[in-house]
Amino acid sequence: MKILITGSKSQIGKELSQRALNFPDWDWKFMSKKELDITDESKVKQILEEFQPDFIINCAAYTAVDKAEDATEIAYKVNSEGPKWLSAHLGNGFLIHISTDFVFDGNSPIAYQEEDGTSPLGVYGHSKLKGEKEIQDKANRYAIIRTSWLYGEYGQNFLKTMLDLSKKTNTISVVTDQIGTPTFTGDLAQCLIDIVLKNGITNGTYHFSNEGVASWYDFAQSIFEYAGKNLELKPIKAYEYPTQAKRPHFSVLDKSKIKNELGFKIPHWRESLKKVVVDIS
Ligand SMILES: NC(=O)C1=CN([C@@H]2O[C@H](COP(=O)(O)OP(=O)(O)OC[C@H]3O[C@@H](n4cnc5c(N)ncnc54)[C@H](OP(=O)(O)O)[C@@H]3O)[C@@H](O)[C@H]2O)C=CC1
Ligand SMILES: Cc1cn([C@H]2C[C@H](O)[C@@H](COP(=O)(O)OP(=O)(O)O[C@H]3O[C@@H](C)C(=O)[C@@H](O)[C@H]3O)O2)c(=O)[nH]c1=O
Repeated sequence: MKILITGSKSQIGKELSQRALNFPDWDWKFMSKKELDITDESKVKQILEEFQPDFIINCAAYTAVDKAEDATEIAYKVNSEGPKWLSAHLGNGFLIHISTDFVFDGNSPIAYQEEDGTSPLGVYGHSKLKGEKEIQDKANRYAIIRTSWLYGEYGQNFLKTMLDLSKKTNTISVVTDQIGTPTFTGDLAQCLIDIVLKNGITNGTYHFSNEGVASWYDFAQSIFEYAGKNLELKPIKAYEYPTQAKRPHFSVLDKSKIKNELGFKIPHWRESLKKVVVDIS
């Protein structure tokens, strides 16, 4: 089995590189942005012709939600054009692509299903949605895995930001009116590997996050509880924490489709968070 990981220095790429150790018989190729810029069509074509992967797990993305509002060109290049080149040159290999809850506007009263209408609020979400469409148009075999609020041991994420802030201040304000589900990169990595183990799944879009529902405030509160940090956590509304990009007020994902396809149980977000916080503290 030949597996190419693009954007290998991402949170999820690093998590996959740990899990790759459990599959020493597979031929893993981890490529960072320096080694493979997915916006460079001729390089993508060359690497795919040489390596002939059975699977690509595309972890490369422009993920700076606020900066994307100004850096429109690069956000679209990485999040839309990159997936287009991977799809166009993969032949009969299987593309596993990661997308986001930010393709939704947050107006749904219930958890989002895969076929629900999309309406991103910002450039990041728009560019990721365009990437999904490129894949649907051009890839022969693919799964688009939409996930949300990724955190883990590697890279930068909300967990790390909260722990860093707690070293500098005794009072932290966090929004209560954005509701979603934190997702541990280790659980997502396991889901991606399960897809490879099944030799691919039915072409389409799937939702994956941990189980449960949280606001960013709930997420922060649990982080500090599990880390044994005693500080003042102030609940605020999103308008009191102005950001360049608008974020959905609600982006809980319904995971029935992937659970049926893969037949697995997904841990509750608190269960995974507790383990991660204990591991990194
Ligand atoms: N983070 C989150 O909360 C969520 C993320 N997702 C999606 O999950 C995926 C992985 O996210 P995450 O692990 O957080 O990613 P990170 O932000 O941790 O990493 C993204 C990686 O992509 C690399 N990259 C940027 N541009 C290119 C390029 N042109 N060619 C190749 N590599 C490039 C970056 O390199 P460099 O750092 O050198 O620029 C970086 O290593 C993305 O598709 C993201 O949209 C979905 C939902 C939530
Ligand atoms: C740091 C901080 C953030 N917040 C708020 C701002 C925002 O509404 C929310 C999350 O902030 P962040 O900037 O850490 O996370 P953000 O970049 O919005 O996270 C998103 O990233 C992209 C890539 C995705 O795909 C999404 O699923 C989601 O994970 O928390 C506070 O209320 N207080 C704080 O001290």
